[in-house]
Amino acid sequence: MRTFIIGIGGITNGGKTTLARKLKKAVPNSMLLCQDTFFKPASEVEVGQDGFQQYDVITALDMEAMMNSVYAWMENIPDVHPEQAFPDLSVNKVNILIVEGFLLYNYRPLNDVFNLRYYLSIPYEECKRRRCLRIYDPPDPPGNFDGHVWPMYLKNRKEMEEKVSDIIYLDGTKPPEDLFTQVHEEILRQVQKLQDADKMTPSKQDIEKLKILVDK
Ligand SMILES: Nc1ncnc2c1ncn2[C@@H]1O[C@H](COP(=O)(O)OP(=O)(O)OP(=O)(O)O)[C@@H](O)[C@H]1O
Ligand SMILES: NC(=O)c1ccc[n+]([C@@H]2O[C@H](CO)[C@@H](O)[C@H]2O)c1
Repeated sequence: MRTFIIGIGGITNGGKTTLARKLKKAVPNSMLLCQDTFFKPASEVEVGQDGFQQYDVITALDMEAMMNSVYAWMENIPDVHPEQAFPDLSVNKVNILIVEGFLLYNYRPLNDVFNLRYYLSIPYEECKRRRCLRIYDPPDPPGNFDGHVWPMYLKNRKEMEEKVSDIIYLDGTKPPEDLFTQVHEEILRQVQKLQDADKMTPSKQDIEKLKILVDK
């Protein structure tokens, strides 16, 4: 039994949700976890020195609850049935978790669980254009993009780049199909590698089953 956890991180409106949903549909045995569902209620998001509610910082999110969801997924994935493990003596099912969000690599416990880290970027103008078409809950107050969202993006990104090195950067202005193909192919390649490795090293479970067969 194997798990494989992929981060689809990136700038606000970089296309994370679009890409992550397509991957979830295309990748067998995959689940999708979205960081945006862990925002604290508005009453708990403080107003900062910039005069805006601090939505674009890690403390706006209930990261403990998010980690509990990740751990619950790890613990609840179904066990492999013996008939699945045989006849090739490999436990070859890989369970995949796709995590999508704008602050995946700035929080150590979450950053640590990823096997593969992606980060979608788009330039300032495109980001502002896409963001202005969206309505959040609560909606962005006037001046929020330049006064809070963009400066916090720059700050968070700098911190991430200083701490985390193995991130694959994606150009979010590329066509969605191209982004999907690139990431999908890499996931399949890495999952295949895991399965091949499993075939060469029987798991403890397999060895126990072999012993039972030999004893018979
Ligand atoms: N590759 C792309 N090229 C052009 N537009 C895109 C692309 N991917 C997504 N979009 C558009 O950009 C907007 C934001 O996309 P999406 O919701 O996927 O981004 P996001 O990164 O999840 O945003 P956020 O998490 O900040 O809400 C949507 O209007 C979507 O249609
Ligand atoms: N989902 C929310 O509760 C919420 C509320 C206000 C603002 N946001 C924005 O979501 C983006 C991340 O996807 C951040 O840039 C937040 O500003 C989310």
